[in-house]
Amino acid sequence: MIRFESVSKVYDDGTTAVDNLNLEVPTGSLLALVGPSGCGKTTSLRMINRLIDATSGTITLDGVDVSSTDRVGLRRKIGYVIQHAGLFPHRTVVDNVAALPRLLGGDRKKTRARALELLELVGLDERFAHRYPWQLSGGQQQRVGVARALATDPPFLLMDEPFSAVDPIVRAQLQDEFLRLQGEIGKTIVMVTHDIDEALKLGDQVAVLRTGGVLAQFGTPLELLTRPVDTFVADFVGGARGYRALGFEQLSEETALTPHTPVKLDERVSDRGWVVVVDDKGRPLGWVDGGNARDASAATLHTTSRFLPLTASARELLDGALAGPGGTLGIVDADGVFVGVLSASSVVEAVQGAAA
Ligand SMILES: Nc1ncnc2c1ncn2[C@@H]1O[C@H](COP(=O)(O)OP(=O)(O)OP(=O)(O)O)[C@@H](O)[C@H]1O
Repeated sequence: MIRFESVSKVYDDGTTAVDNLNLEVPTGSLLALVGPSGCGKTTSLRMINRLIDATSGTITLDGVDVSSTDRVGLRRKIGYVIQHAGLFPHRTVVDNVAALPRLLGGDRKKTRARALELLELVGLDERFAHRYPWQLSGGQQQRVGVARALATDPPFLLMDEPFSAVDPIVRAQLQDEFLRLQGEIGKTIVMVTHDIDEALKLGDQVAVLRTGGVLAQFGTPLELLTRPVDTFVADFVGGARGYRALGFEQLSEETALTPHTPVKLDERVSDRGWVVVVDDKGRPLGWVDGGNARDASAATLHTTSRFLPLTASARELLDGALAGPGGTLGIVDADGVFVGVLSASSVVEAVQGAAA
């Protein structure tokens, strides 16, 4: 757990960068700090590992005040990832990752073996280990930065704009990989980003700061999207809030599906509308258009529509239904067996029912 209690930072020239900040980051969760340029995000982050000292207030890590912990001991417990990765240019990738554990007295062979494991964990195989940073793409460098921050297996991780130096496609890929990785490693993380979509995607909690380092709102992505406290937060969160909120909502397990009788491949289709085609185990293969085809065969099968479980987000379900044949989405159970269909209007009704 990371806790900020009434933390402020006033720089020597009188600039108040952070003003009376109170925050709590539960163990194993990710807090995203967002806000306009100069609102004190980086200052807040750097006060955790004491690259910057707070002027007043207390920051604790698992109950221990950081100001009473020596800086070296503190940084052993806190991994740090920055924009452009900040790798040592004259060291190979594997040496970059192994550098800190070596500095802390780790055995050469063991630290290298661990560094290779970490590189694998972030999706870089051994071919990359012996290259120099300049021989990697921006996205690959960021991965090395993450591996390096994990090298001492710290319980806490600070990330300052870790994915912003790469193009949007690589960025989305790194975010997805990072979510998967965090699912495995469960670190307690504070991440700074100026990108609200990144904050909503990666954050368990999001803190929106306003200029002057004042906390505007602290909540889950769903809370920020559905209940912004004022127009500043609403504007910052951006447009299409209601639709984007669906990405964080799920339908109740009891949501009633519309019954639908599927056919098997090579069976006759008597219905004139769209019919789901399943294999011998009841798993969907696609749809067949009963208005055009008499048989469900490989030639008449339409396979572009997704089948989703009811546990998918309301946004995925609605999108699937809107794009699905006849405005419906095929639903599967946890074993991938077809269980019924949902229309777009029934998804919307289920969401409204849950909100009421
Ligand atoms: N060493 C310093 N001395 C004086 N003022 C500073 C110093 N470092 C930062 N500031 C000021 O403190 C405020 C907060 O800066 P900080 O870097 O924390 O903001 P930020 O939200 O991370 O900004 P950005 O998104 O642009 O990186 C800004 O007004 C900045 O100009």
